[in-house]
Amino acid sequence: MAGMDAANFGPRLPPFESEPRIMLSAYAVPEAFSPAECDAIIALSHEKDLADAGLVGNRSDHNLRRAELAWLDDRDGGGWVMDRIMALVAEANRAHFDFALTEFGESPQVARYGAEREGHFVWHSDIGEGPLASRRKLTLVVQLSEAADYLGGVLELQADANLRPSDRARGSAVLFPSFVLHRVTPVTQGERYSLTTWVHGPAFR
Ligand SMILES: O=C(O)CCC(=O)C(=O)O
Ligand SMILES: [Fe+2]
Repeated sequence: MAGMDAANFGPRLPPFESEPRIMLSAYAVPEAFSPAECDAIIALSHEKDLADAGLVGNRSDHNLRRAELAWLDDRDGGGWVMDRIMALVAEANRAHFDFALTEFGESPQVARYGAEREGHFVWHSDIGEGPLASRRKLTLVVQLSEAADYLGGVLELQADANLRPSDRARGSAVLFPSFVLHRVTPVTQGERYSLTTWVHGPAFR
């Protein structure tokens, strides 16, 4: 049969390097948002009081996560952010992941990690229990703060044997499969804001 190698069981594939489209590693987008847009997203988050992440979903363990959260669906005038996120996800999925994705089932989330209580998030996967968290497939995180405005607060990913820090540049985005382990190291000076969105879909296969 055309394309089949008689000595093997499957079709003959090109070398791995020539097929960079399908990857389980992270995908970085420099300058996904402008500094003015980052400011606008932070301002949106402060239209109402931020919520304490430790209290969300009755999880009160501040040792796991110490941050304050805002959900953009709960703020007026955030529609343009979702439009931009959808375009970013479409491009990343076309260029890199090729996942079956069906919806944005959860609101984009702005998180603030402040030095006053060493804001952080320990190693975790974003896949959890329940109808939404169990269907998370892609996670997108945007750096909203100027890198010089805080110390610590590094978003680290462990997609393979190596631990990789994400780009700290303001406005840069990183997308990764939601099962990939990641953490935010404690902020020891200043404050860091991030924007996180999840994309949902059917089971991996
Ligand atoms: O703030 C970040 O950089 C990551 C946030 C995160 O991992 C999450 O909300 O699940
Ligand atoms: Fe996460």
